[in-house]
Amino acid sequence: MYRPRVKICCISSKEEAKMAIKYGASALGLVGHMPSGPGIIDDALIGQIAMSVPPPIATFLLTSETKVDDIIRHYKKVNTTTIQIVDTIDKNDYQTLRSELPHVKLVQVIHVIDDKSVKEAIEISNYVDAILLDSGNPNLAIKELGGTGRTHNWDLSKTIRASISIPVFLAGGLNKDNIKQAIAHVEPFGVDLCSSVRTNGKLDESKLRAFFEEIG
Ligand SMILES: O=C(O)c1ccccc1N[C@@H]1O[C@H](COP(=O)(O)O)[C@@H](O)[C@H]1O
Repeated sequence: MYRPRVKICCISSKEEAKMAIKYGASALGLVGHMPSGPGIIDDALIGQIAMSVPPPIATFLLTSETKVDDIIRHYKKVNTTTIQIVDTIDKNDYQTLRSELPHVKLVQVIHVIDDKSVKEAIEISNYVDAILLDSGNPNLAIKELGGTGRTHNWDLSKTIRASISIPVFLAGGLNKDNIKQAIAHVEPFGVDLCSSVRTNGKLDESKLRAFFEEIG
């Protein structure tokens, strides 16, 4: 089995960043203000952690902003390599982000719910550098935009991965017990996880080690 890239999300300190890199993470997720979720930290800390991370490790700012000016403002406080947009934005705004932040990679989250998610992913793949397939429900009164610890319908994720030509990250409830099955089924470019490698909100070295041992 091939080994996809691994993104460890919800990094909350420079020490956690170092630990995730030591075990083999290619990318780190830094969660900005969200309506819900376990991984939120403040922007000043995101900036400090991002600055401490050496190349070629990527740093992803997770932003829930939906207006292009607010996304740019958020980004400029933290200076990550990548912006992970976790909510829906206007299609025209991708072009604005490209011209205002030409050196920054754009990743759009698609919450995999039903066939409409497939259509949405295919369309948005024309505007961004990668698609990240996660569990969640942006239609709830308090939006659930990720960090759920739940898996979703991997058949839909597999269809999306096979239908688009840009890299696809798979997220949502991935852990050492289901990761091999997830990779074999969806064949993503990368996998992304938060809850399963934490204990009481902190990155747990033994869980992280066990995950990387399993993935190989
Ligand atoms: O973790 C959060 O707080 C969060 C909040 C809002 C959007 C995304 C969030 N995290 C992302 O969710 C995926 C999946 O998490 P899990 O493994 O199911 O717990 C995680 O990789 C982050 O990218």
